[in-house]
Amino acid sequence: MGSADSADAAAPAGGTPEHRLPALPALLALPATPALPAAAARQGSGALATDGPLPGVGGQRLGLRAAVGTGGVGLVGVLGALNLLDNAERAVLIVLGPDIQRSLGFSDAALGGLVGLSAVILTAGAIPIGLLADRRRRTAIAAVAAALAGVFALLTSVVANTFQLVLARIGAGFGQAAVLPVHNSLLADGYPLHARTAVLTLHNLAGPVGLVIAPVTAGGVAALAGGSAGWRWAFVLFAGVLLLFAAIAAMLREPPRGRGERMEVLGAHGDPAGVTDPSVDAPSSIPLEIGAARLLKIQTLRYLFAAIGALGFALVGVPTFFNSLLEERYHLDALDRGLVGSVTQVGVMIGVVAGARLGDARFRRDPPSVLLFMAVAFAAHGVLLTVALTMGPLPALVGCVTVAEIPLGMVLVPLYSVISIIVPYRLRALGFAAVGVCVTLFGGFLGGVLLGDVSDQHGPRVALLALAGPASLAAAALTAYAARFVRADLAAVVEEIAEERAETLRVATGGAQPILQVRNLDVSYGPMQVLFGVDLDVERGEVLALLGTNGAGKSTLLRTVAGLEVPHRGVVRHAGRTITLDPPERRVRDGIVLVQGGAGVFGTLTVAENLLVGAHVLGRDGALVARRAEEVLDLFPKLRDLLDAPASTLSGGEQQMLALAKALLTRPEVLCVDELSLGLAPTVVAELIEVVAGLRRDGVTVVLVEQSVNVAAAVADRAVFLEKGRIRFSGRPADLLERGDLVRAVFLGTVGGPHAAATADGGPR
Ligand SMILES: Nc1ncnc2c1ncn2[C@@H]1O[C@H](COP(=O)(O)OP(=O)(O)OP(=O)(O)O)[C@@H](O)[C@H]1O
Repeated sequence: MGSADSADAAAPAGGTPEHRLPALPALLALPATPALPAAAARQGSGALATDGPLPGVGGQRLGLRAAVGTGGVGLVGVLGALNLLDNAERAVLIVLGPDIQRSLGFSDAALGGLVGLSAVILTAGAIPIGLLADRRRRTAIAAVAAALAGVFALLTSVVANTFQLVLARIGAGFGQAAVLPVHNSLLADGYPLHARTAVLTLHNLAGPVGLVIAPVTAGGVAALAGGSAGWRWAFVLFAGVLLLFAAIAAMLREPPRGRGERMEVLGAHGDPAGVTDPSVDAPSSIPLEIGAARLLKIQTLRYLFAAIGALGFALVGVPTFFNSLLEERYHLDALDRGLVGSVTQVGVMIGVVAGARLGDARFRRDPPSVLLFMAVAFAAHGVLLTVALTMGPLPALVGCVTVAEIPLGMVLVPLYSVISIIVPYRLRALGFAAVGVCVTLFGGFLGGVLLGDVSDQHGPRVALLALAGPASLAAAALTAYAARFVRADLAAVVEEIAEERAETLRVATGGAQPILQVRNLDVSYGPMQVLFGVDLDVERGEVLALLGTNGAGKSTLLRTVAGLEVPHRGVVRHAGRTITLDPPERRVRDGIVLVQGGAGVFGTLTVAENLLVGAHVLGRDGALVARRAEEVLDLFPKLRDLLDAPASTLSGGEQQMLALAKALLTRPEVLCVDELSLGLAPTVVAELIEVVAGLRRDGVTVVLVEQSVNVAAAVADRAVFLEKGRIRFSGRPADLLERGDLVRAVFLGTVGGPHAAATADGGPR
């Protein structure tokens, strides 16, 4: 929490102490679960400790009936049915593959390609669907996706040739791609945390159940219908049931996002003061690259994704080469291979049930231990599968592979539970979609290519032996490594929710709403952390100067406010709205504009062209652009004579003016300037100070990084001093001048260096 050390944490001049995060007292005042005061106490004592009450830790396991009762049978029932049907429908292709091949006349290789295509579409579709699901009503997306899967299953039943079949399968794949991101995210929000394992178990069981019942159902229907077109009726059957459940899914109620976590952290209802947090269900517009960057900054997830990617070699490659082995060595046809697949799914089902119980107990007791449990299961899967592959007789081979699937199944529910808790709830669907991408794209694709080659040269058994053990062991090692981060990542979840609620309550009880709020901000470049728990409020109309030692993180702070860096912890708010993961262009539209030090103009473009580029956010209204251009040229009259000159020919001061002019064209609400006066002549600096004073009179909020304490004193209402990524001082610039210990640090050894201008204008040495 507070990054300023207590001696230095002066109340901001423009912002009174009550504008600061009311961390401990406010949190303690919340009517909360017994867990919360302890968490709050730890927060108050500094960084949130990681051995405290964490979401999903402690408490009692709920029986299945009680767990389902907490959120109703409807959600898990309908989503489970859809998952079952999707899996079964996909399996029909394998089970009735020979009939379909005969009917449409295509080869074994084409059938294999079709099955592989489904896996790719399932993954590729999950990302856009996940992004959509983090923004829009997920129950509607689940319903539409199921309807799509149903319609394409129906179309599959009437295809006349292979090309039409491929198109139908692509459509069905997209429909089925919603399961991973949308279903899991809905289930996570639809039930309290202590019921999550149970509902995830039910949902995860539905998949293998679908695979097990597919051969019997599809085979039975095809046999009943008879003739060469019998297989078509199997698709008709699944299409009908899918469409029925799609209609039911459309009637499901959308659960509020993050409800489970908020209930756990904030109290029984997650809404202790009857205050609704407007940001919780506000539509988010987090773009893929920012969402992905945020997810990858969560250490536990980063290693888990790597583990899943490694496992993907086994998960995607093994069934493919196992099928080749069954065909080449044991001469099984497609139907028999489908049946073997169903038998091995029984192992997965046993594993899912056992793993859910064992994993849940471990997570409640000690979260890292669940990752170690998963690591052991991954390793066991690799070893058992390797042993199984050495078996000669078919029954021994199938039996041992089935046993090897048990530990794999054991991982599923604990893995999804951990991901559902650690991924920020606003990104949950994308987080689940990423699981599929890691499995299929990295492991699946690369593994397929590499091992196809091994298989061609040495046969499928050697390929499988080369693949299964190492892939699983790598996954085990990475998962075990992830265990060391899980406590801190869970603590960050608690902290984020508690802060969100404290802020909502603060505003609801009359607290002022600063134009800009930065809370608990941590930013890293790769492994190097640059900002540490920075808290900063900027009041509307305030001019704030950020000072500090070289490399203290001033530019990084401004870049994070402008959306150019993604923090790994903490919040940025603009006028009360959380914008932490908003893209930079949206922030510009909303009035937050950054002038970057030394990078504010395009050197090859003329001054006029630079202004036009700056005006692009104003749209195509030529009259408006002309009016605004006149305004900024009135502010910087020198630029009028230079309109046709390339920006690179301008002096440093003129370039800085052009950069400011570009930014001011948009009439920003918050203007951030990195290095306002660095390297500029005193007369130019004086002009810039005048401009900033004018902006203050117009009510523009200005945050500037400044090297000169004197310039800061001349323009700023408040100075904030950063050192090594922490705020060491916040107060009147004049008071900072009194702080020789801090101010000396800035200028030590820089005389005549890059900060010569600061000293030239009389700044302290
Ligand atoms: N893109 C980047 N990749 C890696 N490290 C970076 C990057 N940008 C900045 N850093 C490092 O982060 C630290 C903080 O840099 P930042 O530019 O935010 O500091 P600053 O306070 O603005 O410093 P200065 O006054 O020297 O500009 C520095 O150690 C810097 O080397």
